[in-house]
Amino acid sequence: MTVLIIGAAGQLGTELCLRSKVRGYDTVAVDYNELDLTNESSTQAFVAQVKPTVIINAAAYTAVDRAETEIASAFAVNRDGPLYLAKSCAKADIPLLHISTDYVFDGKKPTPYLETDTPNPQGVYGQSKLEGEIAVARTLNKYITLRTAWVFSATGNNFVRTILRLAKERDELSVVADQTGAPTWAGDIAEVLLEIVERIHQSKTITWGLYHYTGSPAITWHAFAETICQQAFELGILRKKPFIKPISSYEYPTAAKRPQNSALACALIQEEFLISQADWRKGLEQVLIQWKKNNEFST
Ligand SMILES: NC(=O)C1=CN([C@@H]2O[C@H](COP(=O)(O)OP(=O)(O)OC[C@H]3O[C@@H](n4cnc5c(N)ncnc54)[C@H](OP(=O)(O)O)[C@@H]3O)[C@@H](O)[C@H]2O)C=CC1
Ligand SMILES: Cc1cn([C@H]2C[C@H](O)[C@@H](COP(=O)(O)OP(=O)(O)O[C@H]3O[C@@H](C)C(=O)[C@@H](O)[C@H]3O)O2)c(=O)[nH]c1=O
Ligand SMILES: [Mg+2]
Repeated sequence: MTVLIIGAAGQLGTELCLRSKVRGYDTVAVDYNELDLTNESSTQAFVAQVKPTVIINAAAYTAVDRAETEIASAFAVNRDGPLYLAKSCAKADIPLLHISTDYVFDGKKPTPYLETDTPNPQGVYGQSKLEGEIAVARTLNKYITLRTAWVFSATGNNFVRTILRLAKERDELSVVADQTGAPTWAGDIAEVLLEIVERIHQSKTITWGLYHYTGSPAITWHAFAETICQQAFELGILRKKPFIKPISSYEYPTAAKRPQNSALACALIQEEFLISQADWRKGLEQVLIQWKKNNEFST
């Protein structure tokens, strides 16, 4: 069983490598330095050389606002890269586990989005990720595309890290309270993907296709910031909690428009794989404890 992890140095990639090795799989982990996904011939050659049992694509262009101007880069990594991987998988007759985002939706639906709901991305990042989903689905039969959202982990840049940095610097923060979604710990996504890998390993029947998976419960970015500061305060990472002012998206202009409600319904993955949503507050606590241990954010 050889698991090939692409984008291994990212938030999800890091958690995947750790857990794949713990589970005893032969794990080949590469990031940008070893393999540029946007190069078709080197991607095809690399897959042919490694001969993996399954590929997990955790690589992506994830800078949502920068994507509005770096359009070609976003599409190269988020659309073309997955296409090249899907072609390689088709040739080798192996499955691809791919990751997508809640930002494929416009956010106008008042209730959680189903896999069958029509996407309508509001920005370049969401559009490029949607086109990546489509490329994979068109090229390959044996694929899982897992849409997730609001990912955080102890490594890399994410909302949790940004809020803690700001909370250290200021007494007052302003955070949008009119965008709802579901934070998801990268460790939980990695577990979900490796559950699917285990099924592949055991040659169990798999219903391939598109699935939603996020942490629970859904909240606003404002409420997420409140929880981050509260937990960090309780763990002694913050000496005092800042005042977090709830604002509207209008008061926080960004290059890319974000969806208003991007909560994802996760019943299908529960039905097909018996996978339940994890409480992201537990994942958050693990991340904060790790940062405390490493003396990050200490002043
Ligand atoms: N972050 C989030 O909030 C969310 C993420 N997702 C999706 O989840 C997946 C994982 O995201 P996350 O772990 O946060 O992403 P990160 O940005 O943390 O990691 C992505 C990794 O991909 C690498 N990469 C970029 N371009 C290439 C390339 N051309 N070839 C090879 N590797 C490349 C990056 O390298 P480098 O840093 O050097 O560019 C980075 O190590 C992605 O598909 C993302 O779209 C979905 C919902 C929310
Ligand atoms: C830092 C900050 C952000 N915000 C707002 C801006 C934005 O609307 C929202 C989230 O901010 P960020 O830019 O950190 O998050 P963003 O980059 O939009 O996060 C997204 O990343 C991509 C990769 C995904 O796939 C999505 O699921 C989602 O996680 O919070 C504030 O209102 N105040 C603040 O101080
Ligand atoms: Mg971001």
